[in-house]
Amino acid sequence: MEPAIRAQGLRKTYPLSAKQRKLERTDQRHKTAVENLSFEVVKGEIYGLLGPNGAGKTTTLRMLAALIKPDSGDAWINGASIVSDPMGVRKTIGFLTSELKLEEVFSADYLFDFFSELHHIEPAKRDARKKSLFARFGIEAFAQTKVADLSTGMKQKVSLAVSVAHDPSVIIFDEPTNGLDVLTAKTVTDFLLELKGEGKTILLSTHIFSLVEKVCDRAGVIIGGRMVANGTLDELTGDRSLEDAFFDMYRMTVGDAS
Ligand SMILES: Nc1ncnc2c1ncn2[C@@H]1O[C@H](COP(=O)(O)OP(=O)(O)OP(=O)(O)O)[C@@H](O)[C@H]1O
Repeated sequence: MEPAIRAQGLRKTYPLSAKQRKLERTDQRHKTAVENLSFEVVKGEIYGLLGPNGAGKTTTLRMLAALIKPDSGDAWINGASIVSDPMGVRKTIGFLTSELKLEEVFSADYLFDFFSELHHIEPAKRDARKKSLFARFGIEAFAQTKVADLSTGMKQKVSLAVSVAHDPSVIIFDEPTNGLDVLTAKTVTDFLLELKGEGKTILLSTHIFSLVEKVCDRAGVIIGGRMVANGTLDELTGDRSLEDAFFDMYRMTVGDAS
């Protein structure tokens, strides 16, 4: 069976400005954010990309969501190539990040309709989906409130609802619980498990071990832009905790963490 996500040899470099070269204490004109990254996500599973800050997680997810192009390599989401069919990729995925970027002057109701229209969802289907998602997240009472006037938790719930307005079969989620209070973080993790229950495929990035342990079927450890391990949690950890296994991998890849 074709995996829902297949990444093959992804590579991405960024040009470094003089200021960035100084900050990074390097003479190199380019920073390699992701190097020769390959992995697969099976239909219906939750796969976690686990890595420290700057490991290349966001860059990887942005390539897979067809927001930026790889320098080389390719990836296929439900068979659509991120290089040759980015529109096909965008149709089939929902992309979400905990860095909220909802337009603050609009209401949840307006934003949901706007994104549904972008995805050519018929009004009757849109309204039924909006009703169920707004009920799921307790958004109904705030549906007409400007985003600017919502609490951080409610903003995140609106982001969640809007990002799955088109009922995507693959959901790509960058740092789903970063910066959220414990209650909102729980809403997010519960929702991820619900989506999995509906047969959706989920790829998330995180640096939080407990999130991987709680929701992921398999995970890939990414350090310095490279995949250093990939497998089920048992395969990754053996008889250690995920945290201990990660620090062993970190030590072997870059040396002592402290
Ligand atoms: N636009 C850019 N220009 C230059 N370097 C960049 C750019 N974006 C990211 N980088 C660098 O590429 C590397 C990978 O960054 P990326 O954001 O993908 O990592 P990450 O694992 O998501 O980390 P974080 O959790 O800190 O966001 C980092 O060293 C980062 O500084």
